[in-house]
Amino acid sequence: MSGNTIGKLFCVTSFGESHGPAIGCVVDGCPPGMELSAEDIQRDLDRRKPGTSRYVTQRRESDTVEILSGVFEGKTTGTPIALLIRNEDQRSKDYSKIMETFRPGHADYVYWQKYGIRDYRGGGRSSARETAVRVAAAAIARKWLHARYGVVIRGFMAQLGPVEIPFKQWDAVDKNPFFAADPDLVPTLEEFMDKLRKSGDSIGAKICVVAEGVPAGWGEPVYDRLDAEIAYAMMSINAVKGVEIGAGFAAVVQKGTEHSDEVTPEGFLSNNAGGILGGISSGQDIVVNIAVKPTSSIRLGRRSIDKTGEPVVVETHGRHDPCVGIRATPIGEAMLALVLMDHALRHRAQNADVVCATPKIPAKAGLEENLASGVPGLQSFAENPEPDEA
Ligand SMILES: Cc1cc2nc3c(=O)[nH]c(=O)nc-3n(C[C@H](O)[C@H](O)[C@H](O)COP(=O)(O)O)c2cc1C
Repeated sequence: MSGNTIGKLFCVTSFGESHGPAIGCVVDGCPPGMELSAEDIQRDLDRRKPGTSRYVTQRRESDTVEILSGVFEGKTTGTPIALLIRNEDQRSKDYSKIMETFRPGHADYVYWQKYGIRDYRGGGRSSARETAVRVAAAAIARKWLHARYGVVIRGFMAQLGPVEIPFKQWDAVDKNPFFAADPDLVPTLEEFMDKLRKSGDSIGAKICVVAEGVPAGWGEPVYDRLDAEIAYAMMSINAVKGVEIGAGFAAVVQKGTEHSDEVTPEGFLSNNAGGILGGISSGQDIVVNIAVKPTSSIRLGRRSIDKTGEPVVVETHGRHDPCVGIRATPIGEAMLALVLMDHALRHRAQNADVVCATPKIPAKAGLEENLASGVPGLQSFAENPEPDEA
């Protein structure tokens, strides 16, 4: 295995480079009989595609998906589903300069050391262009998870550089180019990004992704813990440098009385666990935050070396995302969907006959209020039984 496949029962293998003729993937293990059309997948791809605002790369790709196999008369057949997206707007000459040098912060140097050959055009395989096919594959997972279990997976940008973007309302997220859940902050974000673009620099971001409706019991207790596999999947996204589940690093300063989520017959009283206990879903919302680093390809000169080891100053021109986090929200949602789909199938395979006499603790209401508290999933209902309308 050379690391191009994710999942055990719902397996996605991707292929393709940024400036090759196409990118694509094979999705193996989708249950048969689910209605599936290219439109189901296109919706999600359109949320990720480049060139949709002045705050992202101006590369123009329609990201039109073709389903090549695994669907017959509009339904999945249980056989591998091959998805193809043709690259349309490669501009490889922009990259001739980095053929001989290594961009600081990018994958150029390590690909060269590892393989001794690299397709430098547009970053080749290291480009986040590859993430389009993850979003396409995950659209299938999302449809099945929703139809079968009512699972809903959503995300938003929680921070852009120094600007915190507290959660306000889900319906704002798809109405601005940042995936911000607070429409009032959009002008601030625009101003910040306009200044940044002019300066030639780039910036990091934090994305929050949430899965609602996941039943208790998905996951594994040891190496393949649900939280471990979510972290693995999130860290597999280009430029992701950190993953937190629930309280995450805030747990360091919490006391046991603050962190552990008390249980009542009506539901959990808080969600510091982020919906996962012992590597297994608890039935609460799964709350994941990811840290996305600033774009490495910037116009400002940075010291590096060339292929002969001589010092150079690298300036990267061409079309780049000044904040790669801006387009990362649909990708984070996709990776969470792929992991949950895989674990749903694995749980069914082993535990479909398990009968548990204890009633399932109802999933508490109030996710939106918790998110609105500014620390996703952390605020205890007991402390704040009637949160303000945010
Ligand atoms: C949606 C998205 C878009 C990206 N666009 C760019 C880009 O335009 N320029 C760039 O240098 N890096 C971009 N990246 C990040 C690089 O792909 C990534 O930093 C590089 O592969 C090195 O890998 P690493 O950051 O994971 O170590 C993007 C990442 C994502 C998630």
